[in-house]
Amino acid sequence: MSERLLVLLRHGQSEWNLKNLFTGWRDVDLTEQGVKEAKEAGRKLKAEGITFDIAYTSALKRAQRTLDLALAEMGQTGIPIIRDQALNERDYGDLSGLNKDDARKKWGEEQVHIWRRSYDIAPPGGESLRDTLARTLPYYVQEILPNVLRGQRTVIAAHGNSLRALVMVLEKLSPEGILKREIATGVPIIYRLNADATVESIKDLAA
Ligand SMILES: O=C(O)[C@@H](CO)OP(=O)(O)O
Repeated sequence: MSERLLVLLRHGQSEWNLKNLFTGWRDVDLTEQGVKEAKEAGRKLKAEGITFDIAYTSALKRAQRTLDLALAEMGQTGIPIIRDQALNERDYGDLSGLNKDDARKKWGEEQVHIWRRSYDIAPPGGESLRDTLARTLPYYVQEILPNVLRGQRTVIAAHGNSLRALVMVLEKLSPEGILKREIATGVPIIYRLNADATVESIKDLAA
């Protein structure tokens, strides 16, 4: 029986993660630490004996570089890589580029927390998590899942909130449940799926 393997990988630390800025669709690079995390993710996956047939990533370079670095550590640079903006980070709208502490001073702790972690309240000019899910989920169901179900071992390298949207669906979390779920940079989450696309097992490769 072929394996129905799906690995989710959030990009390594980005320059704006380090500077504590809202990032969203801004195309910033990895820090040195982020490069290390991406390579470490590849080493961990290799140590698990995992190989991939296909990879998906966003249109943003922090996720693309994370994928490239991880695949290089695994000796897997030859596999097809599909890039699509459906997997981009949640668009932070007018908050993009602002410092998260400055935003708290300006709008208050509670309002900023609502923008960052509520399910359906969008930051000004940006997307809520529900809006993000409305583009990542159809892409997952139509483009990615059919490949996983026919045995293509798959990795998705993407972002905190675009992956949170997928985790919500995979792990059947409520809007309240997903808000508490933080996805660490550079830590692969390994899912094995049943034939009906439900999750058979989850393994989080946090150190
Ligand atoms: O700035 C962003 O785009 C995201 C991910 O880094 O931040 P947050 O954790 O606030 O959703």
